[in-house]
Amino acid sequence: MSLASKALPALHPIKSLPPGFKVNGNLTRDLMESRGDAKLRSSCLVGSTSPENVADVSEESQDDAGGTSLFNEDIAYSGKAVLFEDRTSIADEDLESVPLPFQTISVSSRESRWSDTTPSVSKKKLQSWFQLPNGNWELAKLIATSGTESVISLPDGKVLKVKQDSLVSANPDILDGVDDLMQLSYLNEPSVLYDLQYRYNQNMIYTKAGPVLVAINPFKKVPLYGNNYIEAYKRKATESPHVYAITDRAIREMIRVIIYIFSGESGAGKTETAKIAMQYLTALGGGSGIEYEILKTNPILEAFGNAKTLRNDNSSRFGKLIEIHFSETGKISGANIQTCRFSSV
Ligand SMILES: Nc1ncnc2c1ncn2[C@@H]1O[C@H](COP(=O)(O)OP(=O)(O)OP(=O)(O)O)[C@@H](O)[C@H]1O
Repeated sequence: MSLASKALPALHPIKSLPPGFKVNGNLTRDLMESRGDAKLRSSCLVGSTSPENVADVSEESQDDAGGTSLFNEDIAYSGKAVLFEDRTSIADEDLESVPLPFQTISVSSRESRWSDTTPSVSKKKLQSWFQLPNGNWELAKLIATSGTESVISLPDGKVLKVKQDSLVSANPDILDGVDDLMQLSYLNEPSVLYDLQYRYNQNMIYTKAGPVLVAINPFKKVPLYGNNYIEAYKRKATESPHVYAITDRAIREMIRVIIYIFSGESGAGKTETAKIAMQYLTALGGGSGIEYEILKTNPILEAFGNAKTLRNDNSSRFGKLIEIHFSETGKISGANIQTCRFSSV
């Protein structure tokens, strides 16, 4: 199935890192070089210091004598392909019960889902990512493998014979929509794109990549901001990845200096994300009134320094280094904003 068309099951965060957890590749490079859905290319990284006609593959159906190798029970975390159980699509579930981005999943539900992975070979199929000539990734089902070649079936029913090394490991369904990319057993381009898209389709535009926050520009209003959310993150009522969460952690742990680095291509959402972080900082450290003055500098600076470009209607034409000073009691006492010009357009 393609990244764009995969049905959306409800979110199933995982309990903990699976045994044999490993990381392959370079996230930043993968994200930057990714070629998935166009919207997924608009990602902003924030850091702070602080299936049809597919034959079921079962052990019984494989024939060693015929040169077809078998996939063993441990392959999910150790091999090229993974075993998975049939997933329930969102269409099969009660839409009302789909969790909001804000909700957390109880440990018991996570555990029962986790224990569902108990081997049941007859129910399992094999799948890997396969990149089509047009760059799209498809979740291919493995029918057979022999030597360096595999026979795969694509969601549109096509059956192809491909080189085994052209297949990219897919993660088990249990890892669908994890809120930290580091939890993926296989950290590769299609798996990262799939996770980000899975979450994005449920308005969860923020995903952690270890200490880094990945923000997908929604290009629309998403119900993730405002006083209720600020309050919830202040009270630690949710652990969903968010600029508020990373800001909250930074401000509580600092508490001397917080440095945010917003990186991403033009139009990725750096400026907006920085403003959201400032909104949280001012909500936490407000009281003197100066916080409103700091926030009001944004439209003034943008009026002088932003311009419409092909990529962004409100593109910053200068860089900003914003210092917000806090008193010992944790209240905002002042700010200093330095601007610098970009050397190239
Ligand atoms: N969190 C968000 N929610 C809704 N819309 C957003 C969000 N982030 C960005 N956008 C939309 O994307 C547009 C571009 O974002 P922004 O100006 O922050 O990009 P940028 O990375 O700073 O670009 P540049 O480098 O060109 O200045 C915004 O004007 C806004 O319409």
